[in-house]
Amino acid sequence: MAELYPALLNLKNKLCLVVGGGPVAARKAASLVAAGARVSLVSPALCAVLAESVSKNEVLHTARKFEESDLTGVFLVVAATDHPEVNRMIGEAAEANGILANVVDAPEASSFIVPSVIRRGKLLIAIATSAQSPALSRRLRLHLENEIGEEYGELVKLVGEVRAELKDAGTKVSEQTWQNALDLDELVDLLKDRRRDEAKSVLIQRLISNAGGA
Ligand SMILES: C[C@@]1(CC(=O)O)c2cc3[nH]c(cc4nc(cc5[nH]c(cc(n2)[C@H]1CCC(=O)O)[C@@](C)(CC(=O)O)[C@@H]5CCC(=O)O)C(CC(=O)O)=C4CCC(=O)O)c(CCC(=O)O)c3CC(=O)O
Ligand SMILES: NC(=O)C1=CN([C@@H]2O[C@H](COP(=O)(O)OP(=O)(O)OC[C@H]3O[C@@H](n4cnc5c(N)ncnc54)[C@H](O)[C@@H]3O)[C@@H](O)[C@H]2O)C=CC1
Repeated sequence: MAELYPALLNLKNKLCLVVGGGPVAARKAASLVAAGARVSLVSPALCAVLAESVSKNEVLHTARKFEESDLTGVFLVVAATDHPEVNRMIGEAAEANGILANVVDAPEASSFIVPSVIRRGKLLIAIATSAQSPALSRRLRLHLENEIGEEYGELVKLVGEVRAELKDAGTKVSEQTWQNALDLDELVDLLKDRRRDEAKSVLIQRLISNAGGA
């Protein structure tokens, strides 16, 4: 099988459909809501978590079985019923209509799969096993969560700020200078100690003194 192509989708205000009302549908619906999508969900029954999302108007619920017309106007669909043949049929109908589809029990019938995710502010780390072992993706996420603390979110903010300031000042920084200046251990330790100003000046100093050079 060819490699999967990693991409981060901008789902703001996009219509996304979840089919099914169990815990798996609930997990996928929650991440779609968090991404700013308009989420509709079709299922005869709802688990408690989904019932709450519906009562909060985060998810628009239609209480019946899936019908093909539910795909009209949809950007992305998650097929998460407990009927493999229904899920597969949704995947095929989506494919025929150019709609992105995640079929939760059939990676080979999906146009995308969902990774385990670690977020620290604007930093996003996605972990996947190309569908070999979701349990391993989860385990690796838990392992990496211990290594990557909240200060990494601060780090992204700080470096983004410095990058924008240098850009505004018209200062060009080479790829190699960036790599040499980004001493993760040092910057992360400073941020952990809440010495943000120091971290910022250390970084700027390195970028400017090496600007243009190695
Ligand atoms: C292909 C994929 C499609 C997709 O859903 O996008 C898929 C498919 C399937 N999952 C199954 C089972 C489980 N899934 C989980 C958990 C997660 N599954 C997620 C993603 C993916 N699951 C995609 C591949 C990602 C990759 O490449 O690794 C995560 C990462 C993200 C998320 O869902 O949000 C989330 C962890 C989030 C976190 O905590 O970090 C657990 C573990 C648990 O819940 O503890 C189990 C039980 C243990 C096990 O089986 O490993 C089954 C068998 C169903 C059955 O037996 O009936 C299938 C079907 C099949 O494999 O054929
Ligand atoms: N990708 C993943 O991460 C995982 C996938 N799975 C797979 O996901 C499937 C769903 O898991 P759960 O949420 O635990 O199942 P569940 O059995 O709790 O929920 C299934 C839901 O689908 C609804 N449903 C059934 N037929 C329908 C139809 N024709 N149209 C609309 N909705 C319909 C039911 O009313 C129910 O709400 C499992 O069968 C399993 O194979 C399981 C674990 C993880």
